[in-house]
Parts: sequence; C-alpha cells; structure tokens
Amino acid sequence: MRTRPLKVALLGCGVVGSEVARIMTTHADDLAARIGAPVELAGVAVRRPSKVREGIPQELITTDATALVKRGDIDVVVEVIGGIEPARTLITTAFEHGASVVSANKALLAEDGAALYAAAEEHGRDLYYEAAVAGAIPLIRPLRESLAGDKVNRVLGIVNGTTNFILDKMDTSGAGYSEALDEATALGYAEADPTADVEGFDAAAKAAILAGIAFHTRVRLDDVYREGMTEVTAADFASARRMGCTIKLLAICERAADGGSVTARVHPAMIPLSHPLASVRGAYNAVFVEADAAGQLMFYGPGAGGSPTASAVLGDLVAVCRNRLNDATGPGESAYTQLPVSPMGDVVTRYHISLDVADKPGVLAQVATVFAEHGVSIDTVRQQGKDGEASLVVVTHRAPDAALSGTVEALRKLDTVRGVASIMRVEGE
Ligand SMILES: NC(=O)C1=CN([C@@H]2O[C@H](COP(=O)(O)OP(=O)(O)OC[C@H]3O[C@@H](n4cnc5c(N)ncnc54)[C@H](OP(=O)(O)O)[C@@H]3O)[C@@H](O)[C@H]2O)C=CC1
Ligand SMILES: N[C@@H](CC=O)C(=O)O
Repeated sequence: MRTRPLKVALLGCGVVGSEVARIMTTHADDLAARIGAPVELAGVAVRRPSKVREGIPQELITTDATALVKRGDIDVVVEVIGGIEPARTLITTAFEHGASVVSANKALLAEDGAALYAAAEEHGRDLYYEAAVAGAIPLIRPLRESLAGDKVNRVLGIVNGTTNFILDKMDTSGAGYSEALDEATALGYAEADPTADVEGFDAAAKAAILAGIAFHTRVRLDDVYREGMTEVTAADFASARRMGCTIKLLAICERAADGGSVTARVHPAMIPLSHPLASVRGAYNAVFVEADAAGQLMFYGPGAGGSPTASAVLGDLVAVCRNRLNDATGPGESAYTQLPVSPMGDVVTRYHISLDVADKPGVLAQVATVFAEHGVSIDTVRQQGKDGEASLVVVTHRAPDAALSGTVEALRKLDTVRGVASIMRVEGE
C-alpha cells in the first residue's frame, strides 16, 4: 500500500457533505485498504465557517472554495454544494489544477454535463456522479458500463425521493401536501429550494442524465417535458383508487422504435397497484431499465438523504482514487452521438380525464364526438350526476399527447363542459 495519502477537498458540508466526511473518517482504514492508499480530508469549503461541524477539525474549514481547489496538491474534489454557480466554475478550476471530481449535482450535470465532461477529458481527469441520480442506488455505472454492450430502449421510474414521500403520505395517511413537504425537508430529502422537487425540475434533471447515458446521446434539462406534482389532489387519489391505481411522479425516457429519436418526460401518472412501482414507499426510488438483450431490470433503494447519498459519493471516490493511483481515467462520453429529442406531442400513452359537465341529455354524445374528432379512442366512461351537474371520468386508449391536448382544448369550448378537473396520464399497464 502507498503511504502518501490521496488528498480530498470537500466542497459543501451540508446534508450530504457532512455524511461524506463522517464516513471518510470512520471508515478510513477500510477505504485505504480498498483504494491501496490512505485518503485524507485536506479541506472543507462551506458558507458559514462558525457552524459547529462534528468530527471536522476547525482548521480544515474554509469559506474560500476557489483557493482550496487551486492548491495544486488536491487529488479529488468532492462537490456537494449544489446549484449551477459557483459549483460549475469550481469543478472546471479543479480539473485545470489537476484534480478529478466526484459530484452529486444533477442540476449542473443536466444543464452543462457535456462541457464538464469535455473539461475532464481535456485535463485527463475523471468526472463521476453516481449520487446525482437516485441516491444510494447504483444506476449510473450499470447503465454506463454493465449495459454498454446492450441497447437500452426505455428507462422508467421514480427518481425523486421528496415527491414520492409526499405522494405516499397523501395516499396512505391522507396527509396534506404542505405537512408532508415539511417532513421531507426536515429529513434532508428536499433540495435547498424544494420547488426543484415538487415542480419536477430535480426529476427532469435526473431524466436528462439517465436518457443521455442510456441512449448514448446528449439530452439537456430543456429537452425534458416536465410537470410537477403540486396539483395532485385527494380527489385524484380517490379516482386512481377506483381504477385500481395509485399516483406516482414518473420519469420516462424512451428510444423511438426506429431508433432515430428519443423522448424524456417527467409528470405525475396513475399506475396500477399491481405494478412494482406502486409499492415504492417513502423516499425510496425505483427504476426499470429495458434493454434488447438483458430484458427488464429493476433498480431499487433509498433515493435521497445524507447517508444513502454519501454511500454513492464514497463509491465514486474509491473508483476515482483507484484511477489516480493507476494513472488512468474511467469511461468518458466522447462516443456520444446526437439523436433528436422528440416533443411531448409525439408521446403515445393513455389518459384519465375528469370533467365537470351539465347533467342533461346529449352531453355524453357531445363529449364523445370531440374525442372521436381528434382521433382519441375512449376505453371507459363513468358518470355521476348530482343536482343538474355531473362528474364525467373518461379513460382513453393509447393516443398521441398532441391529440389529447387538442381534445381537451375543444372540450373546454363546449357550453356543457363546466371545467376540466384533472388530466392524468396512465402508465405501466
Ligand atoms: N440531500 C439529498 O438527499 C441529496 C442531495 N443531492 C445533491 O447533493 C448536493 C448537496 O445537497 P445537500 O447536502 O442536500 O445540500 P445542503 O444545502 O444541505 O448543503 C450544501 C452545502 O454547501 C455549502 N455551500 C453552499 N454554497 C457554498 C459556497 N458558495 N461555497 C462553499 N460552500 C457552499 C453549504 O454551506 P453551509 O453549511 O455553511 O450552509 C452546505 O454545507 C446538491 O447538488 C444536491 O442536489 C443528491 C442526492 C441526494
Ligand atoms: N431532492 C432529491 C434528493 C436526491 O436526489 C430527492 O428528493 O430525490
């Protein structure tokens, strides 16, 4: 074993960073044995230097992250600050000064992953980011390495722990949205700004990363269709239950049958209770990967929180340190192509639509005509009338999203349709 330690700079010591530091300290001997050299925490950059950080010597704490990554003797920079800047500049500066980087920053990777990869390659360094998608679950490396010889066609899953925690609470205990979000935040699952979770930005960033790796193409955050879960109501859960379903925020990345394009989307969806994703509880994540030769694979585990995420960061740290000792780097992204990303309108799926309508003769026929005119075939209709008004629930067969949007627009114009209470896609059947 080499006796000179590999030096690690930790940028950020919050929910994830504090757990990374703790495990680096408590498992130091194991890590050294696995790497073949000891690893030393050489500095910890934070915003608030006076905050008490258990187990971290005060002399390691700095507010000058730039000076830390520019020191020139740092082997690996672990970036767990989050956000776009200063994280992006710190990572590129780290490469310029000879360090490899481990990051958990999905927002940055989805926005600027290609440029960061290019910077890593230019300087002959590694960029690893297993923790950026689905917390503790090994998913990036299986997709990038284990499945590199196969052809992945679909990635579908729950990739945000906070929203799964909230939806699960709403479904099983009738908890309110705000109360469940507060709990998820207190448990360290939510992003610094939880809007990223509940509005689907975090899951969309993860979908962009997954689609990119799975299909060997570049997919950016802006390419991902996104709907959050803030509008999901108790009434939606009641409708879902009547259909034998529950509601989950899903990330779905698909390669077109002809292989010439891909789609990536994040939105709430009804899924049958019999589907394995329906029983993913709390802040757990689960991702299905469908590949030509492998068939269907499922990855499951804790998707958020300090300790699970630190596990993924530490796994990357070991891999990157081993590469440093061997004067090597892991797989890069230079083989990526650019497949077009098709718009949401091209996606074909089923829909559950709740309408408030007048309860009088001919309304059902009028509504059915609108669906027919837009080429959307109806599977089931349920109507419940009360005091001259009625609630009409239509479940469709598979149809293009653009056709469904056209249908809904036309329905809104009917005098007899008082309002469209909800539109939910139905997946996983
Ligand atoms: N929490 C989770 O479950 C998961 C998080 N991630 C990702 O990990 C990253 C970190 O998340 P998390 O630990 O939850 O975030 P926190 O908000 O808990 O921690 C952020 C840390 O960064 C420090 N920091 C912020 N700005 C600066 C700056 N300009 N210079 C130096 N330090 C700075 C903060 O300092 P101070 O302590 O002084 O405030 C804090 O220590 C994010 O990219 C997140 O998306 C990924 C998977 C799961
Ligand atoms: N806020 C994220 C944290 C992990 O990526 C989530 O809830 O999944």
